[in-house]
Amino acid sequence: MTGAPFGARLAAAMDAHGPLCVGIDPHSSLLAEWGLPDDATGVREFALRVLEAVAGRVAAVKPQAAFFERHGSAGVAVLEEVVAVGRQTGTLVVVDAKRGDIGSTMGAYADAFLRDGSPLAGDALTVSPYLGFGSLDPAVDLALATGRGLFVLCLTSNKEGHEVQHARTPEGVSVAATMAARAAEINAGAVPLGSVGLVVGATVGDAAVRAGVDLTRVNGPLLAPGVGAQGAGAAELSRVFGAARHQVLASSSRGVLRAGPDVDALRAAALRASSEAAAALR
Ligand SMILES: O=c1ccn([C@@H]2O[C@H](COP(=O)(O)O)[C@@H](O)[C@H]2O)c(=O)[nH]1
Repeated sequence: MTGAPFGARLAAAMDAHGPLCVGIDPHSSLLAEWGLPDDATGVREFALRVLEAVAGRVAAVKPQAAFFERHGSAGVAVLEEVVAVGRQTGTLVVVDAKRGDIGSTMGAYADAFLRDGSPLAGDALTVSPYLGFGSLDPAVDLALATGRGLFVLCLTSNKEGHEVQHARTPEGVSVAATMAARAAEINAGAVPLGSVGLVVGATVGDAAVRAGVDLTRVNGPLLAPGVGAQGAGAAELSRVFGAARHQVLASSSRGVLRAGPDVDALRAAALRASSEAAAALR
């Protein structure tokens, strides 16, 4: 058990540090720009440097599992270390692994990423509901039991997402709205925020309106990737989230990471992005 529920811990972290999550995405191109080798030792140096720059200064960090996994078991060991160091600093760690599978296998993913004592368990995990929201039940149950959180893909920041997320059920409800409604049911009554959040890209324009998703009813955090390198900024954050803006955790990876490898420069870039997000979402 990690103490208070994730939704409450995230709300407190955003009050204290602003609504920014810094993505830890050690792309091979960034490793090269930082003068680091494209192997697990380079990824370790990169990730620990980001933590040194931003831990205790932003609400959350989000290691992207893919960039660790591409280096095999040595990379996964680095991800474990990053999760541990991040959590020791008190900065919330959202593991962006986007897991999703049939329920019986989802139970194993939940064990890996959400069980107390698991080396890959941060404070929250991104999950994909596109095998049906109910397939996530083992993750929902374990997250709530251990004080962790989930971010369920709803309206993703990429241009292809609408093929699935805007599709309509026979009743005429969009898939995205169905996912949002299921998260809202779980979060009902939670104060200040529930622990089952949604991923809604800062790049999606009026997609929530078109898909009939009422973000204000989710009563959970909204992780908003797409800030920085994907082109979204303050104007997009205010436009996309409107009345739901107080629930938003804006996320930027390359937009901050390109300021490296200097720790002070990274920190300054993160603080600038955090202030801009705070002003947009005030
Ligand atoms: O809809 C989504 C869901 C997740 N992501 C992830 O966020 C970061 C974005 O990186 P940038 O460098 O800031 O573009 C990356 O890890 C994605 O996998 C997303 O972009 N969109």
